[in-house]
Amino acid sequence: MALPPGLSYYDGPLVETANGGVSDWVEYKNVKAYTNAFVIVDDTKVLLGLKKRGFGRGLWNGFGGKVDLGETPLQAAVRELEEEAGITAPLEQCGTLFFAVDGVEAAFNIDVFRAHEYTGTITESDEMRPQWFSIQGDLLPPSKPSATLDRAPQEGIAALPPIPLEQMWADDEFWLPLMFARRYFVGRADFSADNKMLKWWFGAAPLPS
Ligand SMILES: Nc1ncnc2c1[nH]c(=O)n2[C@H]1C[C@H](O)[C@@H](COP(=O)(O)OP(=O)(O)OP(=O)(O)O)O1
Repeated sequence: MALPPGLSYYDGPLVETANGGVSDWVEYKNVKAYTNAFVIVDDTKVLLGLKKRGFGRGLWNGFGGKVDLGETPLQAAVRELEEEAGITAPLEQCGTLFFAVDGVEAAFNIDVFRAHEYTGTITESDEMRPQWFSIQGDLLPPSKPSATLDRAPQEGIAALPPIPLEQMWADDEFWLPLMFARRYFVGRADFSADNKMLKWWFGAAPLPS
């Protein structure tokens, strides 16, 4: 399967899960490394942060930012989660995303991490306002994901708001369900200068037969 430019180094087994948009990928000159981290508890609730400033202001997202010189992506993800939400978590990489924006020289390579537990007190930072959301409806793992929901959701989950997809990056709906289903995913989405999604492709590790 031919992967989009920017992801072609990936050589693990993949099945396509989504694609669409215009015919050509956006051109870029260089690539910057970012991270994005999610804490998912009991497969039923996820911690998101409302971006309070800068790029993506007003959108809910995982916690993350640039990988600093000399850091591994995992080190950067752990640091950003601590800086932005005040917590530490045993993060594991669960996917890779690639974004290009029309007219912007640098594309974003985002290593995505998740953890199923954390330590510390969730704390609002200058950059992010953290909040729990319930994983509901189409975002729930399918009935036979590699890890199934084999227990009743925790009490109180129903009282949480559902994930606010309408106030998140447009690409998130394509890969959040894969992350919640514990399937490794890769994907690319390109955006116009005013943040409209122009073209996208997503793939995931095949389900065990
Ligand atoms: N389209 C899309 N979908 C999902 N997530 C993202 C995007 N574009 C993005 O940039 N992101 C993610 C990647 C990162 O987790 C954040 C952006 O990080 P941010 O903190 O805004 O970056 P900087 O301010 O440049 O970096 P630091 O100063 O925090 O290191 O959004």
